[in-house]
This record gives sequence, structure tokens and C-alpha cells, in this order.
Amino acid sequence: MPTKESSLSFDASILQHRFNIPPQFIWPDEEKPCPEPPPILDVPPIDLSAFLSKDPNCVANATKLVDKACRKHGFFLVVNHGIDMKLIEEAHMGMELFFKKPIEEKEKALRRPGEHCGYASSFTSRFSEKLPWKETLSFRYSAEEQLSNIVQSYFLDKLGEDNVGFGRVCQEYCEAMSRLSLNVMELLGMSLGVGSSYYRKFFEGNDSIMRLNYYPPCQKPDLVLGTGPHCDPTSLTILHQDDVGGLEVYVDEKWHSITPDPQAFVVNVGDTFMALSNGIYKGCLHRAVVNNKTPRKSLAFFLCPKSDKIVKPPKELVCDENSRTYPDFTWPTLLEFTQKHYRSDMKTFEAFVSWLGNK
Ligand SMILES: C=C1C[C@]23C[C@H]1CC[C@H]2[C@]1(C)CCC[C@@](C)(C(=O)O)[C@H]1[C@@H]3C(=O)O
Ligand SMILES: O=C(O)CCC(=O)C(=O)O
Ligand SMILES: [Fe+2]
Repeated sequence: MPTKESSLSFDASILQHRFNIPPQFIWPDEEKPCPEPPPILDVPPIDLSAFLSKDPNCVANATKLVDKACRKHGFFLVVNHGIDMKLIEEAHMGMELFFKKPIEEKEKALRRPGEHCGYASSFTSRFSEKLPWKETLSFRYSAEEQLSNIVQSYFLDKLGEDNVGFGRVCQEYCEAMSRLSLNVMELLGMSLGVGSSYYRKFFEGNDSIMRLNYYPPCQKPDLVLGTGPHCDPTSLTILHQDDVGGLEVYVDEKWHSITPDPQAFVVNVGDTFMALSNGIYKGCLHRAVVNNKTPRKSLAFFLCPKSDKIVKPPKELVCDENSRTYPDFTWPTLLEFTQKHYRSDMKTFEAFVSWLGNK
């Protein structure tokens, strides 16, 4: 994990107008964006309220669609989710205002080496090549009662009074995402045949990560990537993208785009849930491309278990035909691996398992 300090700071307000892209941002030919717009992935929207109504036909339909999607690529859309559109719009507006602030103000929350929270501008001090064309702000959310104001306190402490209003919006947004995640965990539990409460209980006290992604325009969008190809090492990602487009998923040996739908959340399985399902459901490969005209924003809620939870599949999913696929681990160990030892990509979990074995 290269951590040498780089003199280059990704001041989006400057870089987005440059035609000569610094080489650190240029990806190798085999990883560059597709020369032509990729095909659209046909992802069936899952009606979450219908599933939660417990109507047998709705439950059967939702679990069938989720099971097929998660065995194949780990992505699905959730609609009729019950999250207030006003809250989503407030989060996007707050993000727009935050990332337009002067870099000196954003860097009050600068991510420190080895930590996952904070503001980062394309990780210039973290990686020395294939830099992502994005700014991010990441912070911790906990569903535990005694940490019920952790998000707003983070904004006040790191970014000051001016940002406390946005901190309140992010606090409410994370609470809504936590509720939504637990409902999706009921759906995944039913789809895997272990019942609606198994995974819901596992994530009740979740200790998750919220990430705001801001992708400035780039004058040479075919040379760079907003976010490089990867599987999320976390358990479940609930992502809301704006209407610009740029999220791509690797399915059937080729990249596909996910059409933006403001009424929908994109949900994807991460490596940790892959382990919780004993490899039955797959974490899937995805990335984000940028364009030369419009900034793109996405809100990514990464559901993670409490630090003391042992990640292992329920016994119902372990049998002679499907023996244990991965060793027991805790999420903080995998998180530390991604922050201090390995840059997450499409092979993170494989690298983590061998690193664990050699510890
Ligand atoms: C635990 C995490 C590490 C990353 C943020 C969350 C889940 C996704 C990971 C990430 C986005 C995968 C691509 C590489 C990465 C470095 C990035 O582009 O931001 C990853 C995040 C991280 O390590 O900060
Ligand atoms: O911005 C997007 O659409 C994808 C971002 C992503 O994959 C991530 O932050 O893990
Ligand atoms: Fe991701």
C-alpha cells in the first residue's frame, strides 16, 4: 500500500479544466472506460414494501428475483423502499454545497493515513498511480443507542458550526439507510432460506460507513476512472446515485451501465456478506466512470457488523456439497487490511484470506 506523500493535491476546481491529465490519474488500457457506452444492465426492481407486507406471492416474487440476481452478479434495485424523497434530495443538495467549498475548508476533515473516515481528494497521498477521479467524505454511523448522534457530532467536531445542518441531514440519512438495510437483510435471509430474522439480528447494532462520492468532470473522461474496479469489502451497499449516470457492473464478461433512477436504491452484496452466505451470494465487480460536462454524486451507505461479531455463515448454509468456503474473521480486521495493507480491488477478499492465513 503506497503511502508516500504526493505533492499533487487534487483540487477539483483546477483539475477539471485541464486537458493534460497528470499521469497518476491515467489508467492502463485494459482498465480504461469502454470506448463506446456499455449496454444497460437489466436489473429487476424489487418492491420492498410488497415484500414486507408478507403477502405470500410478493414474498415469493421478491425472493426469487433477489436469489437469481445475487447468485449471478450481486446487484439489484430496491423501489417502494419507504425512504422520504425529501431527505434524499436534502442529502444531495448538502453534498453539492459541501464539495463546492474551498479545499482548505474540506481539508479540516482530512482523512489521516490508515483511517477510513475523513475527506480525501482522489487519495493523492495514499496511492501513487491509478488515482480515482473523485473527492470523498466518509464517516462512521452506529445504530447503537449510546452513539445515536455520532454523525452530527462528527460534522460539528471536524467541520465546525457551518456544517452542523448538513451533519443533521446525514445523521437522519444514515438512520434511514440502517432501517432500509435491516429490511433488505430480511429479504436476503428469506432468499437464502435461513429465515427473515437471522441476518437482521446479526446487523441490528451495525457499525457502518457512510461515504459521499463527488466526481468532478474531466476533460479526458476516457483516460480516467471515478472509482476503480472493485468488490465492496463491506457487507451490503445501499447506493443512491444522482441522474448523471456512470456506475458500471461487470456481468457476463463485460461492463454494463446501471441507469439512474431517483426512486430506486442500488443494492449490492459485499465480500463480507459473501462470507456470511458461505459463498452462495457473490460480491460483485463494479466501477464508476466520469464525463466531461457534469459533476456526478452518489451516496453510498456501507452496512458493517459490530466489531465483536464473528463473520461466519449460519450452519444451514454449510453442508458436504457446500463446505466452509472462508475462515472466521471480524469486520475490523478486514477493514484494517483495506486501509493499511491492500488497496481494495476485485481480488481484495482472496488477498485478505491468504494474508489472514499467513498472520
Ligand atoms: C471499506 C471500504 C473501503 C472503500 C470504501 C469502503 C467500501 C468500498 C471501498 C473502495 C471504494 C473500493 C475501491 C477502492 C477504494 C480505495 C476507493 O476508491 O475509495 C475503496 C474505499 C477505501 O479504501 O477508502
Ligand atoms: O459512485 C458510484 O456509483 C459507485 C461508488 C462505489 O462503488 C463505492 O463508493 O464503493
Ligand atoms: Fe463500491
